[in-house]
Amino acid sequence: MRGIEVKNVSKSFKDTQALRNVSLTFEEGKIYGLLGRNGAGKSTLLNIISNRKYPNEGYVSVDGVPAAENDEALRKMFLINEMNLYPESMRVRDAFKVTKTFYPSFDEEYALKLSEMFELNIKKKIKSLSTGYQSIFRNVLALSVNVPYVFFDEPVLGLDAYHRDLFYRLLIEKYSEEPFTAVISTHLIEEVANVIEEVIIIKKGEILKNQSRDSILENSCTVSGTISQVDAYVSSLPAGAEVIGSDTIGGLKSVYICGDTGSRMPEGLERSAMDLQKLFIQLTSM
Ligand SMILES: Nc1ncnc2c1ncn2[C@@H]1O[C@H](COP(=O)(O)OP(=O)(O)OP(=O)(O)O)[C@@H](O)[C@H]1O
Repeated sequence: MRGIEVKNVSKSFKDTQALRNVSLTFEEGKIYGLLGRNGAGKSTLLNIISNRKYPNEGYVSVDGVPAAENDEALRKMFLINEMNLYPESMRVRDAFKVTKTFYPSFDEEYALKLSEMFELNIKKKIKSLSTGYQSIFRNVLALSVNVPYVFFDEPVLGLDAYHRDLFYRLLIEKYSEEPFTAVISTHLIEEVANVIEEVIIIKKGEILKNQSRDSILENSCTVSGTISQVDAYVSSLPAGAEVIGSDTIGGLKSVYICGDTGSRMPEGLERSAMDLQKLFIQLTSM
């Protein structure tokens, strides 16, 4: 089987259960958004996938091979996150060379080109880079490494709007030239909504949604009207529709619905599309 399979993974830290029986598949050549509130378990999941942390239960396999026991499987993956794997006194230019020794597919020339585009000073020591440039450094590595599975944990942390836009553009350009699996864990959902194809929403260590962005959005809506009209509509919804939240302002009410509401829309009620950020907030609010 191609792709990364996460099977029944659980992880606890003392009295905190960070992941509960998580099962997921990351298919080849797709861009995933891993979305969850602070402390939801995103980083723990990515660290377990890339073998930097060990699960209490469950396993991860890469293209059918258990990742934990196999260097070849591990080298098909690259994770960028705040854990800096390079000696802090190392210069950016030297870090590129070191990466090349671990990942022969790393394209140094491309990394140098990206450094110029981001104005990353390759002569600087990694520890002397600003927060934003630490992220840029990691993104340059991840975009140049050319392995099948790349995990970006908060890739735009500290980046200004120009650099965030540049990062997303380069990611899409790279992906269009040669598709790879990119998993982006982020809080900035509005920005990433147009980049990702698949959405994974994690809440308190459990997977709430794992679906394509388009099908999630097609199957969710907002319905607004007077409180009594909306309440009557909600009580007549078919079993496949789930109200995931509501807002009331004055005498008006909006409900947020996932699933099939059927085609009936009573007069006086307004139905509109829900965006990914709104859906995320409603699903993860409690
Ligand atoms: N080394 C650790 N020791 C103790 N608890 C930990 C450790 N690492 C993670 N946790 C806990 O596990 C839970 C999940 O943390 P994790 O960092 O995976 O969340 P996250 O979704 O990446 O959060 P954020 O978006 O805030 O970075 C949290 O409650 C966190 O406090």
